[in-house]
Amino acid sequence: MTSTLADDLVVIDKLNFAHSYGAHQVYQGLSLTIPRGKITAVMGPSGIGKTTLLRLMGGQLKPQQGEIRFAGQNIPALSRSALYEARKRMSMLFQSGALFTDMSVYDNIAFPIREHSNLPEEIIETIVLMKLEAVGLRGARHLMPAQLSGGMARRAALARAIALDPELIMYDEPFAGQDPISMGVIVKLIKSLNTSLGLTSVVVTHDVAEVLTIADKVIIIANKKVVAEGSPAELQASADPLVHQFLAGEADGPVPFHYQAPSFGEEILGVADAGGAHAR
Ligand SMILES: Nc1ncnc2c1ncn2[C@@H]1O[C@H](COP(=O)(O)OP(=O)(O)OP(=O)(O)O)[C@@H](O)[C@H]1O
Repeated sequence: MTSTLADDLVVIDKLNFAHSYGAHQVYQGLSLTIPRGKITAVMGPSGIGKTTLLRLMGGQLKPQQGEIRFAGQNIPALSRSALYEARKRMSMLFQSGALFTDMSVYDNIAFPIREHSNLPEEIIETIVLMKLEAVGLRGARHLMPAQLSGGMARRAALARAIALDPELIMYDEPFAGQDPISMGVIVKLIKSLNTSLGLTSVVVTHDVAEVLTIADKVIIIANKKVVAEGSPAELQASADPLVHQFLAGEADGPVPFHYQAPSFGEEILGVADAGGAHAR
């Protein structure tokens, strides 16, 4: 089914991006859509530009060409004040998105609400407790970040990320460094928050098996653009060897394990044609 504008919260069209003039081109003609109210997983080899994509969507980076429409507004073309307003409707949870170490869990969640509103403290308290309840940490509100386990810290950061009721939440490697139980908890939380808060979620991850259990849509990026997209079932049924390599987590395939090099025999023995093909 082709999606219409109304179904999609984010529409990226023919995007070209390099970090600076003359630098390596990260994207060339990237087009994709993020369906509203759903969970979209973005996968691809390391260094392909997944974090960069989230920064482009958040307006922290500007493409050289192309559009990034968020709820109909072209993010790269917005004025500073319009971008500030648009950003309040999005939230990003980066792996490094640490909590403020000198504030309690409660104050960490209250911080963005105090920054962006004039709400009285009683209302802020209700909101903070609701957000902490949603991630199962209401009882941990008086703790300092140093007293939390890694998994609890990730959940507290998640509570802070939803403090302002965003429409879009972008997760960068949310499962990285988590033990299997915490990972399972975070997978469930992403799903339950998406449903209960009516969020649109984008999850950048290498943890294929985990994300496939909750993703409505999967986008695979390689070679500077989208190379495959569809539901987990559609991609699992795909005959494309590249899709298969990603989903099966195979080290070698259309994306080679070895960086391009002369054959091993040639290099070790100094023999010009010792090993046949290059690049493997
Ligand atoms: N600030 C920057 N300036 C210049 N180049 C950068 C900058 N940030 C990232 N890059 C480069 O842009 C490319 C994309 O990086 P990015 O971090 O978005 O990839 P990624 O797909 O998220 O990687 P990983 O899966 O390993 O986290 C890489 O080649 C990286 O070296």
